Amino acid sequence: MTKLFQPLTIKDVTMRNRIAVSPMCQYSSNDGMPNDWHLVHLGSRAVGGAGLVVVEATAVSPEGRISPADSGIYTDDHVEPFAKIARFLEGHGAVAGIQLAHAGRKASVRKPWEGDNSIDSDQGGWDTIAPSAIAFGENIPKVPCEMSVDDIKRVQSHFVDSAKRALAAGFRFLEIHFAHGYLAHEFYSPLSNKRDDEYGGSFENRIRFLTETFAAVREVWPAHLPLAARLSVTDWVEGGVTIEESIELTKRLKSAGLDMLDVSHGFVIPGVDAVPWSPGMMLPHADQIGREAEILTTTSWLITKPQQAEDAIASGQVDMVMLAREILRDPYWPYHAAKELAVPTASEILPVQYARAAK
Ligand SMILES: CCCCN1C=C(C(N)=O)CCC1
Repeated sequence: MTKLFQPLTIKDVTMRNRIAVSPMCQYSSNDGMPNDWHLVHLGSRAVGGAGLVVVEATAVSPEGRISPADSGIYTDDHVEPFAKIARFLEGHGAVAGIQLAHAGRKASVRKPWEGDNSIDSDQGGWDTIAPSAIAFGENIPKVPCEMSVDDIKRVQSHFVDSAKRALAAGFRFLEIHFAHGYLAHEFYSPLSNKRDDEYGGSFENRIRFLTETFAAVREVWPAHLPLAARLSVTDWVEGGVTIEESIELTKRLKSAGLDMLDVSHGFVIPGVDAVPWSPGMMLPHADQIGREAEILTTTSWLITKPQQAEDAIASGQVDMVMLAREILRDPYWPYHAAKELAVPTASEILPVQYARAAK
């Protein structure tokens, strides 16, 4: 029996299959607001058969956006526009998810296709914040302001308020962005966190922002709905976060109510040559963390082929795959995968309006 098309139930939420659309920045919002682009971009992938569609990194405050065009849910006015999207996704058989984020020292940059570099304050940019006043470097030379404990508490309250808005908008899967060199990862990694207070130095201190933020969001996100976290489980370099630390952190988060770990990697400093780019490169990490922390896992990273995805699920390496660029290329990947894997109900994946198109 094909495992990729078996439903997955997390708490009270059942996804029709093990295929998720990874949260992927679109840099197409105005003041954080979703629009027709997001409805079509995300809606078409629900129509294409994904079990879970996760809205891109959505900032918990304006200064938490990567670019001025990033998605955001930092006012109550954002709720209804997102509710329209969540309704469409849910109405077409996908679970609606959203990722909450703060970009930290990697904020205030141009869209990738406009340079991906820091925007000065007199060009529409803003002052950035981070655990330490250390710039990311290369195309992001802007030196962030070191956060005070009051700043930390304020940003954590923004995550809580944004989680409440995501709930109000009808999302049923919530992911907190702890990866890719953004704010939480900047606290976690010794490469970016040089603090000497209770938020820096030891492992206990470096994970404090993450565990406090997670606990505060868990408190307002209903216990019957899945709460996930995307974590860079390794920085790939000496002196960065390690898989061993990440297993311990995952155990702590699980004790605090984490339902699924979205395993990712890197991006806290530029110029890391040691990344072992290869198909399914994070599956072994996900397998190890899932088994040692006894937690559901998912991952992205060069998962492109149906049999590859099927093997990842069937072998127990992950419980769900998060497709990224591959499902940008093909919104109907789930349908095409079902055909390739000879799933008997493949033709039912397409919506009724397309029934005559099913082969
Ligand atoms: C290819 C993903 C790794 C780097 N990036 C991560 C992003 C993210 N939102 O996590 C957006 C920019 C690219």
